[in-house]
Amino acid sequence: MSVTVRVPAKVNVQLAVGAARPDGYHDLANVFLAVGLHDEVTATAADELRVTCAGPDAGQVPLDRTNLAARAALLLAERYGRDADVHLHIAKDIPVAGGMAGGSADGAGALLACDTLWGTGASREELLDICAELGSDVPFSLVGGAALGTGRGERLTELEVGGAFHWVFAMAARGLSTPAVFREFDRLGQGRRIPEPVASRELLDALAKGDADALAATVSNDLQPAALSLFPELADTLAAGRAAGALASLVSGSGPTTAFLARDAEEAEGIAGALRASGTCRDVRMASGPVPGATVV
Ligand SMILES: C[C@](O)(CO)[C@H](O)COP(=O)(O)OP(=O)(O)OC[C@H]1O[C@@H](n2ccc(N)nc2=O)[C@H](O)[C@@H]1O
Ligand SMILES: Nc1ncnc2c1ncn2[C@@H]1O[C@H](COP(=O)(O)OP(=O)(O)OP(=O)(O)O)[C@@H](O)[C@H]1O
Repeated sequence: MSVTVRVPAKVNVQLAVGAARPDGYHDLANVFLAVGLHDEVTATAADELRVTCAGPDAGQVPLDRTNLAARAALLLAERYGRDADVHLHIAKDIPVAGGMAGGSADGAGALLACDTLWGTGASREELLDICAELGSDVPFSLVGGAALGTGRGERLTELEVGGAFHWVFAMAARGLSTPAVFREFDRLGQGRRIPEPVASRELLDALAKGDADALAATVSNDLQPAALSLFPELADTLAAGRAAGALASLVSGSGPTTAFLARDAEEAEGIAGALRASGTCRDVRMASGPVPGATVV
């Protein structure tokens, strides 16, 4: 028997980052939006834990027990006193090390797939606890839609969204390490007072109204200067998207994927074409959001 779970990528429409905490993490006001780029995780009963992966970026995905999907299966099995005897296959469409929570999606997907396959019957709260143990972005991958993440991003408040937002994503030629981007944020902020991260009221209103122009006026990412410092060529991609008429251009999370907000699907097509022609990125994809979180298919 097999269970397949589909899990979306995310874009951070606001990422406010506080000062480094004693544990090395940063407090965030992290407004997540789930968008229609998906990985699928299939769990099948097997003699022992095994991970396989297919897709254009599959070569960059670890297949050992450091894979977030394997870690999710191991944590769930440990809680329920059973073996993690499962084959996890990841059909990968979310860019790897792209700032779109690809690994987190696979962690949440594997957790829900194993829970269903094994008939564990874990509560939503238990699953969210395991997600938070796996990584700061993983709870959102389970929940999807739109949410405000506080703490290190794992404490979620779901948000109302009044309509679909249309995005274009430009994938970069190489990845960026999330810890390296946070370290660069710390380095750039040395000697400066870093304010407490707070969600923008205007931004939450724009989401609630489904108003793309208002959202474009309020999107922000405190990690963008750090991502640009480590990957200066991203400035060319951002400029190409702006020149093509994007309402807003920003780095997605810790990058290096860049995100461009369009007024509608037709304008998104135009921006995608211009970005492809600009030669400033490896690949271009369109996706709208919000979309549901991890779902058994
Ligand atoms: C940049 C974002 O993607 C925005 O959504 C997330 O904050 C990162 O989430 P993630 O990849 O799930 O990150 P984790 O696996 O929890 O942490 C990886 C590393 O990122 C840094 N990190 C992460 C989250 C956070 N609030 N503060 C941090 O400083 C830490 O160095 C940590 O060791
Ligand atoms: N299932 C997985 N898929 C991809 N990478 C994984 C997975 N499990 C572990 N990793 C490791 O995690 C690293 C970061 O990959 P990931 O695709 O999650 O980055 P990201 O999308 O930038 O994350 P985030 O947006 O949550 O910060 C990879 O370089 C890889 O070594």
